[in-house]
Amino acid sequence: MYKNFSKIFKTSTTLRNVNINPNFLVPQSNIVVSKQSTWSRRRFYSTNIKKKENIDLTEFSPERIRNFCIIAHVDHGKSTLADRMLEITGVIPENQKNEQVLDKLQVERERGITVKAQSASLFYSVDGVTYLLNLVDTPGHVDFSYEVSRSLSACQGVILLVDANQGVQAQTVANMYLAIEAGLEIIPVLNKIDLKGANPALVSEQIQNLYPVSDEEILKISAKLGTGVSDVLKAVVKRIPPPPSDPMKPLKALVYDSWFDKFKGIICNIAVQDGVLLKGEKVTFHHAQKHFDIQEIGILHPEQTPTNILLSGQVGYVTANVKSSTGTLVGDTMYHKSEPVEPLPGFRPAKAMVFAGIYPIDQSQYAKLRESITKLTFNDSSVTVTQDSSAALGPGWCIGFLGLLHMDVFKQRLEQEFDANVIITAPNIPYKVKIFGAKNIKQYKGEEITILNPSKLPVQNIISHYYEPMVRATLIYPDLYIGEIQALITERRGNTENQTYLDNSRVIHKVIFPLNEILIDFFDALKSVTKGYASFDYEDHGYEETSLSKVSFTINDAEVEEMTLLCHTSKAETLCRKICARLQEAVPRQQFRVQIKGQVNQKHVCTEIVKPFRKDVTQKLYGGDVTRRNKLLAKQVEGKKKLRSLGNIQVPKDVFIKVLTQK
Ligand SMILES: Nc1nc2c(ncn2[C@@H]2O[C@H](COP(=O)(O)OP(=O)(O)OP(=O)(O)O)[C@@H](O)[C@H]2O)c(=O)[nH]1
Repeated sequence: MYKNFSKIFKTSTTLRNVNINPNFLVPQSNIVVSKQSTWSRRRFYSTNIKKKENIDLTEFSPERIRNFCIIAHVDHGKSTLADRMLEITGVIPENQKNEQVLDKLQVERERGITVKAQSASLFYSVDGVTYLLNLVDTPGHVDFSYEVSRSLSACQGVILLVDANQGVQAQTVANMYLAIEAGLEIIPVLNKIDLKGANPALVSEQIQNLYPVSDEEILKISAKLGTGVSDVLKAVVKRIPPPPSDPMKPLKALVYDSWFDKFKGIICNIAVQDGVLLKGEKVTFHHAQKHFDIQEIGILHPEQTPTNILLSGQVGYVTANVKSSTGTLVGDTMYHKSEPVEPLPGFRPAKAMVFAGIYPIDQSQYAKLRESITKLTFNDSSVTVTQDSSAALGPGWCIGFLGLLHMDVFKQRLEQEFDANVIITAPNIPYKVKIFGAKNIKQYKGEEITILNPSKLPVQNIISHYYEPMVRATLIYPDLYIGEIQALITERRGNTENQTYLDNSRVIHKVIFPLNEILIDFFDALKSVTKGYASFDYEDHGYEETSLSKVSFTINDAEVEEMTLLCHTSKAETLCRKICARLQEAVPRQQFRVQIKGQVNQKHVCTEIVKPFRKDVTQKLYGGDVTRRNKLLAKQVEGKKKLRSLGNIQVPKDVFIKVLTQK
């Protein structure tokens, strides 16, 4: 509770210009509510959402705030647990069929996965004291791990949710280490104990092998049925520390997420570390060096609910009429314009694992697509965007993603949320090459260059070394399959780094792989050799020297730049033949013969033919002179020649992706 409010507000230099609801300045006397009043409080907040009345945040000093994330492997029940928490705290009615309420995006609903971390503020009473809980539901898939690591920065603790049927999986381990690195309190929770196959004792043992925690400290719940969820909320209050915030210090807030709203401009999610922020105040974003007036400020409950104020330790949103041209704000520090402070560390930039070109189908849509990509990147700060151009597709962008699912979701969001119609080229990974005597070759500033687009590989006789990106993968599987997994690792050029047991039958295996070998179909191969009992996660592991070959294709003698790729020399010829055959299936039949050729390092390897349609140009003739018929056929041949010379091949827009990512 803020006892000396007037003192705090005196530190807020711009306060005098702001018209504040006087209630904010008067700390309420009924902060400690009796147990009996919990229910009515819940009702109060539940009706509050509908009416969007003011919520008095001045009641909640840091000791009464808990900021936490739910982290887990894919499908272990994070969003379901979030639903139950929203119900118990009265944010959503209990009697409705609530399913993954925080998965708000169309793509999330359609795919049944979380791709975007979502925050929600809840009010919950324990022992007669009401707490403000800020919950972040995070994605489980490795391609969205940047969402997890950013969300952790706004929290002091995590709920590590583990499916009591499946046990600890690769992303459980990866996310747990993220939380340990961030120094957060971990509350392990076993979910799905209602399932017949659940084995809480074994899974509890697996967790204890990873992290020093006693069995009593591991909670056992069913998020689906609601069993034990109140205990989780109580544990959040009791075990997660309050934010280490100081209301007396000048304002310092971390922007940990953002999105674009067509009416309000950019909306930022902020975690206020120190000080107090009020509606109408002038703020500066440290790195962007931009100044704005706060227009709206509030909490996500889970919808935007204006509160006119956010105090130290609290998490909420602000709008300030920030235009899309401002550039990214995620990771930036916000402070009062008149009181600059040392910025917070921000975030390590996301490291793109794959790159693909994105082009408008119709070049007249270029400016609109540029705007859409910019707006989407406010909500997905893990992509890297650079301008690019292709001979066939015109100007576009080369975009870096964290994986293929991320790439697919980004494209789907562009289409669904921005009505964009795009061509996306095949994904490439960032190789590096070293150039002979690079200092003498003007266009190369350094001697090592990164190749994001294989068609732009320098001529090979000036390349002295090739390097490929590596990953450290974590595989978790029953020891029954050790032999099959070893064979798969060898086939994919992997090297075992470490292999231990998670319990008495499950192996946790660390392997260094070339990224190229695991990017496309590795997980499917893994699932197939282990009958679905394996899980897999990976992280960046730098570069290693390798031997690469360039595989390229021509269609009717015109090079298809978008299909050019680099791969390990030992696999180049087989891959070239495979892709050439897939191309033959993917290119629709034309009115003329289409010849597809595959080359490795410019040497011809294979040819495939797509047979032409033969349109019956003589159909309309009923008998008559044979010379008339021949004349029509000759005219058809001439027409076809013209088309062929133009290389005029119409291919479906997703042909590049289909051909190169097919299993
Ligand atoms: N039987 C049972 N099923 C559950 C329980 N909790 C979640 N589920 C089911 O598990 C599936 C995945 O649940 P989600 O809540 O979407 O899992 P998630 O971890 O949020 O998934 P991602 O965000 O995509 O990683 C859904 O079909 C849920 O209904 C539980 O306690 N018991």
